[in-house]
Amino acid sequence: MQQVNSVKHSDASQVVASIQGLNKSFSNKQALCDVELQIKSNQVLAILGSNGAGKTTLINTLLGRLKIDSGEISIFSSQPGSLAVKQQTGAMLQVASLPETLKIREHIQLFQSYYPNPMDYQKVIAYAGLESLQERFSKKLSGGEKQRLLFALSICGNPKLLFLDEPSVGMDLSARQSLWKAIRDLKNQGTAIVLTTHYLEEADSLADEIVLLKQGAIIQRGTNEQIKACVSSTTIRFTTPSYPIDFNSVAYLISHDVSGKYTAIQTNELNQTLISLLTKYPELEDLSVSRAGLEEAFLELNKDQLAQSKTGKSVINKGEAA
Ligand SMILES: Nc1ncnc2c1ncn2[C@@H]1O[C@H](COP(=O)(O)OP(=O)(O)OP(=O)(O)O)[C@@H](O)[C@H]1O
Repeated sequence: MQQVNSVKHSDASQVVASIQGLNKSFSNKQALCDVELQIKSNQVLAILGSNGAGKTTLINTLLGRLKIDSGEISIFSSQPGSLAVKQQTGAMLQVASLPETLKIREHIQLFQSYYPNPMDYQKVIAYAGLESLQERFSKKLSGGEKQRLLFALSICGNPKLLFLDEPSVGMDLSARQSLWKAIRDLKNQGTAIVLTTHYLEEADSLADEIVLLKQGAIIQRGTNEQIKACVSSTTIRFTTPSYPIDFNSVAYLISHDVSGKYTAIQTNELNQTLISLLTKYPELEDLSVSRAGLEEAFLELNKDQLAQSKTGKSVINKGEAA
């Protein structure tokens, strides 16, 4: 099993939600399998996984929208779905319908009225980048603009816990960057944020902790750097002079790929490979070295889990990250 060190949380962070032994099935399909998790203030927790991994199901159980089969969920020391939790929680979900006869301003004011301590109207508008669209009816919004409105509605209540289920889908680059800035700001003010996304650069940029779900089970957790470090390979790229490289003579080579004069080799012993390569071929040009990114780690960890599950060995890391 690949182990990841404990995630170090800032002193200011506190546990706002605790999930233990959570199981949820639909008919014969186990959507969540023994999930153990803590959600903390001043943190962005990114939940990653392929389609059908269980991300939305997990969020729906935490919102009290789905009944769980077994396990325990405590949010602000209360049950999911209770009034005390709802008043402190915001959610931007994948499936959401809005009354089309309301303007953006009216939607926001209506949502503000649901909460005892709503966020200032201008602040909501600014966070969501809706300054120029306040008098627009929601039926006239583009896909990306609708996403911005849904984000605005999710923060109307000044949430201490905010669920964002694939929030940047359909947003252009500028809207996405504004959303990221808003998420960072809210986190710095103490909000606990749970984010699901298929954009790994989004998780890489925002998350303090990443949890990787596969077939409803947590297969890995840690900081971005810890997750990336699970994949030990490094890629060395270079261009070659006219003579061919004898790859058998390169130490600790995992694989190589040659395309014309461009060569990429993978190693898990960077120094040894570089020494053996440059000793024999000192004339190599355009040499560059790159570590595995979150995308490579995501693919590798998903593959690992599949391979090991075929041998009957579990790679599920139940150790708490905090
Ligand atoms: N209401 C439901 N009835 C039956 N099966 C369901 C239901 N909701 C989810 N599932 C199944 O549970 C599994 C987890 O689904 P879930 O929507 O949580 O995945 P996800 O990780 O959010 O996927 P995606 O990235 O595609 O949004 C899937 O196999 C899905 O088909």
